[in-house]
Amino acid sequence: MFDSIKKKFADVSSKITKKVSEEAEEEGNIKAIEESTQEESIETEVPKTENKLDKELSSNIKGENKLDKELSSNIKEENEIINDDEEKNKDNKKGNSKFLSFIREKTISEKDVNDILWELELSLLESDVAIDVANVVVESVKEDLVGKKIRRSSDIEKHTYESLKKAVSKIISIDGKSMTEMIEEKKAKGEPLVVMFVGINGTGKTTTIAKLASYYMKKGYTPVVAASDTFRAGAIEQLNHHTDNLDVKIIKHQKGSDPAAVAFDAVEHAKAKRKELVLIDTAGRMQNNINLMDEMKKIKRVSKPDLVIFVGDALTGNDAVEQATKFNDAIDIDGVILTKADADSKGGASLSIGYVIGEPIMFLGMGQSYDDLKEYDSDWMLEQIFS
Ligand SMILES: Nc1nc2c(ncn2[C@@H]2O[C@H](COP(=O)(O)OP(=O)(O)OP(=O)(O)O)[C@@H](O)[C@H]2O)c(=O)[nH]1
Repeated sequence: MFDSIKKKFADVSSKITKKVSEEAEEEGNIKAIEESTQEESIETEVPKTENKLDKELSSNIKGENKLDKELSSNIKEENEIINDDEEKNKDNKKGNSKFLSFIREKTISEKDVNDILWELELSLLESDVAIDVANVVVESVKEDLVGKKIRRSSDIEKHTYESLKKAVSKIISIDGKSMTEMIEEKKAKGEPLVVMFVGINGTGKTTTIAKLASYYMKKGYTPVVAASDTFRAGAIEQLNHHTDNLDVKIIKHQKGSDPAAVAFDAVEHAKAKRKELVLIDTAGRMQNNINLMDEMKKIKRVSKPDLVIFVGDALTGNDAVEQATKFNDAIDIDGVILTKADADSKGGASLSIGYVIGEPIMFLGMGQSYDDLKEYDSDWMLEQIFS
């Protein structure tokens, strides 16, 4: 997950570091000449701790990838310069201040970062990051970096990485209650939490419902499943296969019957038997099929779900974001579950979907077995991208 975005962020940090270092060298030389003509002796200290950090960074980076190697060699060179600086530091007392001054003076300018951030924006789009999201990332990093005063290359890399992390964190941290909290709140009122799942065919809705039933049974709750996909041949049997495996109650009618009636019966069953969770499967439908969208509105009206969750396939990237937007316009989504995140090396949909529709990702599907479900955690996502 996020392999390609992770690589791009590392790439940007290294390119900005290189570019700003080069500019710093030029600008610094000029500054140093000015200073040395004004002042005969300038006291400058190279903090030893920073030198040590640079060395640590250099050794961490070593051997990762080609770009990282480039960065590593930049940093190595810089260390050599800094060691050299310690010698020059002694010289300063004799009046030679040329090198150290410019390192202190570099302010990152738009010119330093514009081209590189433009490249970043394009490569984020290639990784299926939504255009608005790519824009926000780039603008936020630019705002953070431009005007920042830096002293050495390792600082540039650190600042760039922190800016990227801050921008991504802003995008993926959409507030929302966890489903578990909601179950508890409803339980306190003696009612089940009713959750309706929507999305197009084949995204993994049925499997996700089975995973959620298993997840909450392990937490001690009793779910009931509504087979409200009465439209697709084999859908009821498919869901029934999972509920048999998990020993979960399923409410089902004949194929072709009213899906809203099935959902209603499941809610009534849960209330009567004091079950804590109702999971309503619905027929997969294209977001532009008006009749089927209307049918879905009817299921919502009749079963009055506490949560409507859009299930999208992470592998479809921008399509998943587009579908979520359409479903949200039609019936107001409260949250998202992205399936097949385990197989998604781009990560664009996971990064974008919550921000675009303004609702949180609640779970990620991480494989085909019942246990392959991960409750969404933005810190965990950040770690996947920036570790
Ligand atoms: N790798 C991986 N595969 C998944 C995941 N979730 C579901 N799948 C697979 O995706 C396929 C489709 O899943 P279903 O649950 O049948 O899809 P559906 O959305 O119910 O399909 P419809 O009933 O046509 O709407 C199955 O082969 C699942 O095993 C996941 O998180 N990771």
